Amino acid sequence: MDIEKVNSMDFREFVDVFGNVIERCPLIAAAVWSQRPFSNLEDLEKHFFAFIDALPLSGREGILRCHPDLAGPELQRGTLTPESQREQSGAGLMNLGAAERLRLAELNARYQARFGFPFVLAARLSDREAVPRELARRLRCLRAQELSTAMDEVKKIGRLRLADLLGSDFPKP
Ligand SMILES: NC(=O)NC1=NC(=O)NC1=O
Repeated sequence: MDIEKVNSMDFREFVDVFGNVIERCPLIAAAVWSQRPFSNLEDLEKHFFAFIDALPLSGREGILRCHPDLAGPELQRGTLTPESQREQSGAGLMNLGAAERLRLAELNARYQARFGFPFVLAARLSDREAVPRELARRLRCLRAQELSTAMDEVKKIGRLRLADLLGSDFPKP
C-alpha cells in the first residue's frame, strides 16, 4: 500500500484499516485521519506516535488497559483481536503447559496490582521463555519508568502492525 492510497481513504475506510494499529484504540486512527495528507509512510507512523505522546497520563494508562493479558483469559476464551491472536501465537503463548500458564497468570496479577495497568510487551519480538523473564524483571521497576517502557512496547506493536498493513513499502527497505 503506498502513501497515495492512504491519503485517498475516507474516514470510514481509514479507521477500518488502521483502527487496531494500537490495540482496541480506534480513536487514535480516527484522530490521525484528520491530519492527512501524510508525506510518506514514516510520517503516518509519526502521527500515530505523536498522538500517543501528547496524551495526558490517564490517556496513556488507558491505552495500556486496552491490552489483553499475554496468555490471559481472553486467549483462553478465544476473544482476542486477530492481531493479538497472531502476535500471541507467534510468541508460542497458545500452547503453554499448565505450569507456564499459571506462572504467567500470577506474574500478570502481581504486575497489575503493583502498577494498575497490565504488562504490555511486543509479543512478536519475544517468546515463551522471554515473556515471564521480562515480566519478572520489569515488576521490580519504578512506576514512572515502567509506564515509559510499556508505552515503548505499545509503539513497537504499532510499528509492526503498520508494517503488516502497509506491506513492503514500509519501513523503508
Ligand atoms: N499485554 C500485551 O502485551 N498484549 C499484547 N502484546 C502484543 O504483542 N499483542 C498483544 O495483545
